[in-house]
Amino acid sequence: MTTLRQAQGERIGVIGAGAWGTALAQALASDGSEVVLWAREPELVAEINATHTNSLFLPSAKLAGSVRATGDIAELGALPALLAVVPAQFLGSVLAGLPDGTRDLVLCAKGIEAGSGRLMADVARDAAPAASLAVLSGPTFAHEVAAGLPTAVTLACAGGEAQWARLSPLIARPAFRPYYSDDLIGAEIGGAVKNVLAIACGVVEGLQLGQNARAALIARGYAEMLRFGLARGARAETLSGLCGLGDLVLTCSSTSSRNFSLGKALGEGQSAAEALAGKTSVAEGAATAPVLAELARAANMDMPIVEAVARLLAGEAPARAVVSELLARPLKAELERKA
Ligand SMILES: NC(=O)c1ccc[n+]([C@@H]2O[C@H](COP(=O)([O-])OP(=O)(O)OC[C@H]3O[C@@H](n4cnc5c(N)ncnc54)[C@H](O)[C@@H]3O)[C@@H](O)[C@H]2O)c1
Ligand SMILES: O=P(O)(O)OC[C@H](O)CO
Repeated sequence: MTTLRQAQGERIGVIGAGAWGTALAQALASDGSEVVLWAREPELVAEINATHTNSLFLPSAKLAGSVRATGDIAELGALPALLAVVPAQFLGSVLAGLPDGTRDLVLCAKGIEAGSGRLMADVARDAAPAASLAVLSGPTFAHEVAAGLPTAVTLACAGGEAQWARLSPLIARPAFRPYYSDDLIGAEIGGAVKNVLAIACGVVEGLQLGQNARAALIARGYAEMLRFGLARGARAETLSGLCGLGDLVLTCSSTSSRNFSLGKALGEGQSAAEALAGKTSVAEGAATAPVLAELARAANMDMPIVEAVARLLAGEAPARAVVSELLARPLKAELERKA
């Protein structure tokens, strides 16, 4: 039955039925394409197939009938292209359940693996060695994408233009517009670092420090993203694009961002444990901040905003004290000094 359906039209699968996986499945299905969506939660598989809703992770969305959910990840093994949309900390364990194969694997999580410090492409290279990797990232609130509102993303293809030629027709839709890149590292670092900076901007909101402070944080946060990215081999133009600055501006401006909302709660005096208690949704910056701060320290790199977020999340100091420490740092030149 499954084989027959796939032979008839299913060419793309989505791994992970959180808010983003569900929204991407809906965007892909918006032209009638058949999409297979793997959900970890059996009750969600049943709900999506019966009522075309996802009350757990994206209650606002009504899904097309051509989105079919499955709880068996092996079913996706025969598809030529898969989008991996589980949170960063689970990517390795989830991909381990996928039969290995020569397919396009598009990485959509925004984070760095705790413990190993690996970017998602490094995790995927180990877990799915035969796959051709790509990274999809950009300013993309899931509920807007699911509602069909216009959205643009970076689609960075390790396989260059040949892979883009395979993937772009599968992914592009009238309201969902990918832009080509071959800079996977830049696309990954933009998304991972902006989540940490969004927490910082939320703190500014929670402490009611004003719009000037928020704009300063975005600009100085971007300088940290650039510093880290360039040291890792990312291109500056990638980081100034959709997946870097574009996403940073989005997530630093709205309580629709879970990372921004987490920071706001911290600024209002909650601990990280209190702010995250009982949440089924993920704020990736909470897991990425400590490992990013550690990577920066190990490289002797100055990332004071990231460091401040990591300290705050660890409960090392209250929000107002962390901000005071940031402001008390020695004055310095705005531009990086060339070596
Ligand atoms: N939501 C958005 O607007 C959005 C947009 C762009 C990118 N992203 C990124 O997409 C990724 C997924 O986020 P989301 O918003 O879809 O998640 P979500 O917060 O909506 O849902 C949490 C997800 O985690 C999964 N999960 C929980 N425990 C797990 C485990 N032990 N093993 C495997 N999976 C587990 C759940 O099944 C669910 O799919 C994140 O990296 C996020 O940064 C999200
Ligand atoms: O809700 P957030 O903070 O995970 O942000 C969602 C997306 O990454 C925005 O592009």
